[in-house]
Amino acid sequence: MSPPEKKARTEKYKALYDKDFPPLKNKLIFQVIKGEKIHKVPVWIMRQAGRYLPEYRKGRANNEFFKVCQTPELACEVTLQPIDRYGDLLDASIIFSDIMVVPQAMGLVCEMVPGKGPTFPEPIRKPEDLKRLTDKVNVDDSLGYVFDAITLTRQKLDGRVPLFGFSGGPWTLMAYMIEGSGSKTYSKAKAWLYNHPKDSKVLLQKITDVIIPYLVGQLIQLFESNSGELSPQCFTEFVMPYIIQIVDKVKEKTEALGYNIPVSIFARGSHYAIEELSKTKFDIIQVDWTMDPKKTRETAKAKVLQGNADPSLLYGSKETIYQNVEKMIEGFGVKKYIANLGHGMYPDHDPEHLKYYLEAIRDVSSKKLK
Ligand SMILES: O=C(O)CCc1c2[nH]c(c1CC(=O)O)Cc1[nH]c(c(CC(=O)O)c1CCC(=O)O)Cc1[nH]c(c(CC(=O)O)c1CCC(=O)O)Cc1[nH]c(c(CC(=O)O)c1CCC(=O)O)C2
Repeated sequence: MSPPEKKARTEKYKALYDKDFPPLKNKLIFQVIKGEKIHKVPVWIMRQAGRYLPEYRKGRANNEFFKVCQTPELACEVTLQPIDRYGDLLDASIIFSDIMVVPQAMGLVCEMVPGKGPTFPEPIRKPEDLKRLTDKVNVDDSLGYVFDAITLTRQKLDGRVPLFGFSGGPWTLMAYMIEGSGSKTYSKAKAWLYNHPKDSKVLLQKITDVIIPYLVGQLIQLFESNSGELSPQCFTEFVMPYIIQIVDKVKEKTEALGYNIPVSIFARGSHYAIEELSKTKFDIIQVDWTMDPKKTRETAKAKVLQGNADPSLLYGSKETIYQNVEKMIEGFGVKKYIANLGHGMYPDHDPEHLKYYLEAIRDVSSKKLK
């Protein structure tokens, strides 16, 4: 975006920033975190906006993926699609964006290649390549379009549900920046942890320093999607110190402004870390579908847990979905629990089957809460 375009954007959204946000009508997630009485378990879904929705595919046909992310009107329109479609079956929205916007802000080119996903034509390969990263990222300048999209979406939501902001975690972003795309083994990125531990920490800190001022929203989720690739020792050394910095600083910053923003962590695949994570300031722990709800609840008794059905459950019939939701809610319990899937929606999911899942959560949990 050229400087005149940036200035025009800022002018265009100034009035929106100055206007009060509509009061929230659905506070279920906040009530769960405070331990207040609820009438049903709240639910939202990772990747609830996206390719499985025909309305998204129609709009996306004319617009490149990152153009949608970078154009607040388009990002807002797509974010609202599942909220408009499923109405009060959903209890939160999540801003339409991607974790790759942070590496882009740090000066790396990342393109969405059809059939391949996010791709970095010139990834970081050697420690000397760290010099190619922007020295001090001005987050307002480089990621202001996400802030504009969040502001516009909060106005357009009109308080129907709260809005999640999100970021990839430092290790997950480092892994993509080194691999240049998704990978089966993440061996190039993991080789860095063993061969260049000091440089790895320099990179992880640089990413952390961008994430902290970037994370805004009424709720926040940090995705350490690649953490399950790591040994428990590497998780303790290369993930924990950075995600703790993020949650502590985001809390400190927002509390100073008079807000209490719940922060959720998704350390996908890191079963061994649940107990350690339950001792941090994260308010919510997202759980993937390979973890048993009852055992996870026993490990993290006091924490709000979120999750966790296998996304493939949505290929099942209405009855199968209902029966699995019954078991999931039995395991987690109806208190300190936010329903979600164990990972995001798949492009070939039938939107009608997501509706069965959301209805089952409403029906099963509201009966138990009566
Ligand atoms: O619903 C919303 O409003 C936000 C949806 C969202 C998108 N990306 C992410 C989110 C947040 C969420 O999950 O709710 C976050 C995200 N992007 C990537 C990852 C890492 C990963 O998948 O390993 C994450 C964290 C969450 C997670 O673990 O899933 C990286 C990524 N981004 C895209 C792809 C390709 C793909 O086909 O999905 C990948 C994976 C790369 C790899 O490892 O191979 C592109 C992408 N991001 C979003 C969409 C929309 C959608 O899901 O349909 C897409 C597809 C782009 C398209 O239209 O072609 C949105």
